[in-house]
Amino acid sequence: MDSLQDEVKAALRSTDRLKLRASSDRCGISTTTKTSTAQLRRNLQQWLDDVDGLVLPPRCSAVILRRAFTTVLCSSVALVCARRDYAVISVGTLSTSILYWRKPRRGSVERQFDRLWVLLSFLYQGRSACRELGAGRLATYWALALITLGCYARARRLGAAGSLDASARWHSGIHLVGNVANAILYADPGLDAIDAWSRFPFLVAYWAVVAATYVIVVPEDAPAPKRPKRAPRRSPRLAAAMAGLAHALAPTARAPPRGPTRLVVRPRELHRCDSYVVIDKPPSLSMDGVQALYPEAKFCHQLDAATSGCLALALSRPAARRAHDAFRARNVRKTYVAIVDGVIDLDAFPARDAAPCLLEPPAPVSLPAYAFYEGEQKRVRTYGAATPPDEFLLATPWSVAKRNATLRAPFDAQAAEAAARARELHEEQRVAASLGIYRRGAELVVDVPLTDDPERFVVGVGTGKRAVSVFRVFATGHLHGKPATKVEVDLLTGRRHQIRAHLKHAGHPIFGDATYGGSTAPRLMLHARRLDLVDGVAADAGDPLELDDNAADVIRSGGVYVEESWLPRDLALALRTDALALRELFERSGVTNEAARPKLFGDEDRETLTLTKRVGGDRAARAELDRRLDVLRVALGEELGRRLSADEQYYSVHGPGAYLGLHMDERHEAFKAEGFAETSRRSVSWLVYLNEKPVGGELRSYCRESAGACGADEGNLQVGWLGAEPVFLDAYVRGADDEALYGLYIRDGARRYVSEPFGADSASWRAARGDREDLDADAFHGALGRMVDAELRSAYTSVEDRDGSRIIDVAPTLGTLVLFDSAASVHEVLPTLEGRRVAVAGWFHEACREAPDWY
Ligand SMILES: O=C(O)CCC(=O)C(=O)O
Ligand SMILES: [Fe+2]
Repeated sequence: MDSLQDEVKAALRSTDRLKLRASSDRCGISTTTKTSTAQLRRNLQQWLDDVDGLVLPPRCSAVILRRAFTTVLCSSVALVCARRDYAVISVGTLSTSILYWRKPRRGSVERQFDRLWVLLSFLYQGRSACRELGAGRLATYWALALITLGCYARARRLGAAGSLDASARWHSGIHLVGNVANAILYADPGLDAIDAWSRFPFLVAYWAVVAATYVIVVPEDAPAPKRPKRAPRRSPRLAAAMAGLAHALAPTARAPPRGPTRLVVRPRELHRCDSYVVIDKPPSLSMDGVQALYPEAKFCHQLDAATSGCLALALSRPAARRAHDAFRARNVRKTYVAIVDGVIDLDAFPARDAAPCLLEPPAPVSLPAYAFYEGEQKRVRTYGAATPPDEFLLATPWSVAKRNATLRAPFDAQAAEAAARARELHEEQRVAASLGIYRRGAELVVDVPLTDDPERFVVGVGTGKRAVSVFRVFATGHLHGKPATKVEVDLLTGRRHQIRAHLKHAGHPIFGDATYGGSTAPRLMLHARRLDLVDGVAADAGDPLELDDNAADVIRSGGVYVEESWLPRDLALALRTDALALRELFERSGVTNEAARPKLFGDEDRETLTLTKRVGGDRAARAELDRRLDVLRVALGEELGRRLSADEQYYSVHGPGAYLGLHMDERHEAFKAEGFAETSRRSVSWLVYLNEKPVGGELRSYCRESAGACGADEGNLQVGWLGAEPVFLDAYVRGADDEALYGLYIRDGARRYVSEPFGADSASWRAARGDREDLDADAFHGALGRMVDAELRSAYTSVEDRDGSRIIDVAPTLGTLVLFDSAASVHEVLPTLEGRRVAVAGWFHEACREAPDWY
């Protein structure tokens, strides 16, 4: 079967421009329609030169480094054990390997040098082995040495054939087997150079480090644990050293192939027959990687390295031809799923039939004030009239109310807002129409040509090739705390990057798609779910992309759960009207629950009104809100395993410029001033926003990815992080005289304490906090950090530390619900820019930890 190199060579021999272009595509060389034939040839020749000489591509560096590491250890141990000759050989061999890697051109001086060194050291070792080893050991040594040579020969052959991943695997075999052979030589008890006293530690140390290399450095190809309880046991120094070495080794002459490639992954086969195999390509397996795994197969089509899912390979030339013909004739059906930024609002796009007339905007339709008045009457009738104003409203027809300016003012305002929104929507639709984006039933059609440039594909109306994608909204929710939509995609044409570019064009780039401005995600959230090829070949790769729309999961892991339109519009508006009507009862309010820091009340502070049964106003609307909150509280409590009660609720109004500084909603009782200790504490913070128009005033939260459940553990509150592990403060560690001491711990299956127990009066705690009796947040957390065991201290950060956190901003739009853990989330409210920012918010409480019996 032809390798990719043979295909490139054939393309170079021919004068067919299309062939040259196709080969360039397959080699991952970016081209444009303007790239000349000569340039195509030059690029391909360059590729061939590089690949011909390239034995170890940089993407294989991780695996080889792991193996090469044994060589480094081997030489250090030899040095420690006074075998300087072997130490020199080991170091020399490693640098040879590195040279070989960096200057892989055939016939280069470096290569000759490599060969010479390896040959000489091999002869030296062989000679030593013959002199120093007994018969049995000598035979084993030579057997392993020959296997090492075999690995080398095989790595070379595979490298030359273009199977670079496989070549790298065999190369790592050189290090592995070669070092075992060396171990047999070094560990011979008959060696004079090793004193009797050093022999034993030498052996133990050697095997310990070799074993540790394979245990500590978790193999990259090992299946990742579902939810790692803690970060892999990789010493940070080791990781840093390896990363540094990998960086130093990366070839400088040629950019590494796009996207990381892992060795090993043998993809799931979804379909196999005599003519085709359809695989479920994992994300990050490049086309090169697939080719190495299926050297005889021909690609029927391409997937970007970062895209996962159905990829069809033809097992014979006629089958490949049939598939290509079918693709060209658009007889192939490809369905993708993707998760995109933001919530796709189909109404923001014009219906296809309506599109042409949108060029000249007709007058937008909006509701008159009386419609809102009647809507309000209907609402009161539904919820029941609880107050005199409600009864008055029911008894007063619009024909009377419209004559009273004060009465009709709020309804006029609503009508004006609705008209503004209608105009805005119309404008959005008009813009979308000119961008070639239409709604067709429940589908969004993007019919915009794509022009390619060397870096990325840009849409260009009137230029490029026609490209049509059809998107269906599957689900809306959140991903990493950000609003997200899951879409299903049908491709009517198959241009490169079509889905990614079209979604970006529609204003909803794909999560994880840095090239097209998508939000960060661990992978590109694009998956080729289904493929209906020719000859009845069909495959379904399932759907691995999930929105994280489970509120309990988001709260538990320290995120911010956001649900737009949680509250129906009319109820949200009723609450807004209620809050504004109760304005005289509001009071200035800055950050609460801070024991020592002075509250900074000023003109720019927000105003709040604590809602109790005694507060008048629109009780019916608030009762309806409570009913919905109760349903939420019970469901959340069950999923979180917390017994939640509804204890606090308030309205807040922020005028222009008002903001709320950075704070936590709940802190450990050890930090609270006298009198703050209660029987219950804030557990889940909830907010519902009541702003129809944009007002600024985003809620900004600083979140960390948490490996375990955060916030609290067995009633002990979280006070910090050790990497991704929440750290809890236990205030009831039993001292020798039954006194309650403090202790910091992480949850590692069982509790693992990461500090010595310390008492309020212990010398260590006094030393950590200095002379101060009342500590502010920074001093308290600083002192706590100093109590963490010395070797872990550098990895500790306070729960209130924002470094390394992810920022999540939530716009306070009408009806949006926000939930987060009160003890784990650091947040602030940005200044309101215009109008009034109105919210109703509160906390679900849970009981504080009770003192133990012995206390
Ligand atoms: O109004 C908001 O968005 C947040 C309010 C808040 O953080 C609080 O009251 O603790
Ligand atoms: Fe807060």
